[in-house]
Amino acid sequence: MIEVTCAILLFENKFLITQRSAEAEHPLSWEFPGGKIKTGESPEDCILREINEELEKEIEILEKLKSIPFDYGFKKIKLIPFLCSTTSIQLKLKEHIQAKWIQLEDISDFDLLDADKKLIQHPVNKAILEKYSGKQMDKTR
Ligand SMILES: Nc1nc2c([nH]c(=O)n2[C@H]2C[C@H](O)[C@@H](COP(=O)(O)OP(=O)(O)OP(=O)(O)O)O2)c(=O)[nH]1
Repeated sequence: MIEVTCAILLFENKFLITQRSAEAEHPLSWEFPGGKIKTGESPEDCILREINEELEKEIEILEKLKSIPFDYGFKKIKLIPFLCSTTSIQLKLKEHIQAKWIQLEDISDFDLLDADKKLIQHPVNKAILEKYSGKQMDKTR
């Protein structure tokens, strides 16, 4: 089981999603930025390091969300999500090909990785995300 952290990064009621490159595993899928935990690293250190490496951003952890085990068939991961805040929308794309700040209600417009879909649908995570965004996740329009 591969342990992977990801950041659900919040700025003014919008969340950041990033698109994986055409050469990456799961090419062109959207995800919450993050990456694999290194040996001896805490999940918290991992997410701060990954966001710095991938987006050249400093972030603050607000809450650890419920972890999600997911089996892609060819590999199993444990996705460890953190709700995080930041003080600006600025970022540099070091690995991803695109980033978007989106409303929670629009997330179904994107081809999100399956583990991430499960993560945002987890009732505990869903309630926390809806509380922070002030919006319902399911589209009513
Ligand atoms: N970063 C990230 N990976 C995710 C998410 N959801 C999900 O299933 N994954 C999967 C995709 C990858 O198989 C794995 C993470 O791999 P990665 O390539 O992003 O990790 P990394 O940055 O440490 O990369 P590397 O050292 O292998 O180059 O977890 C997510 O929201 N964010």
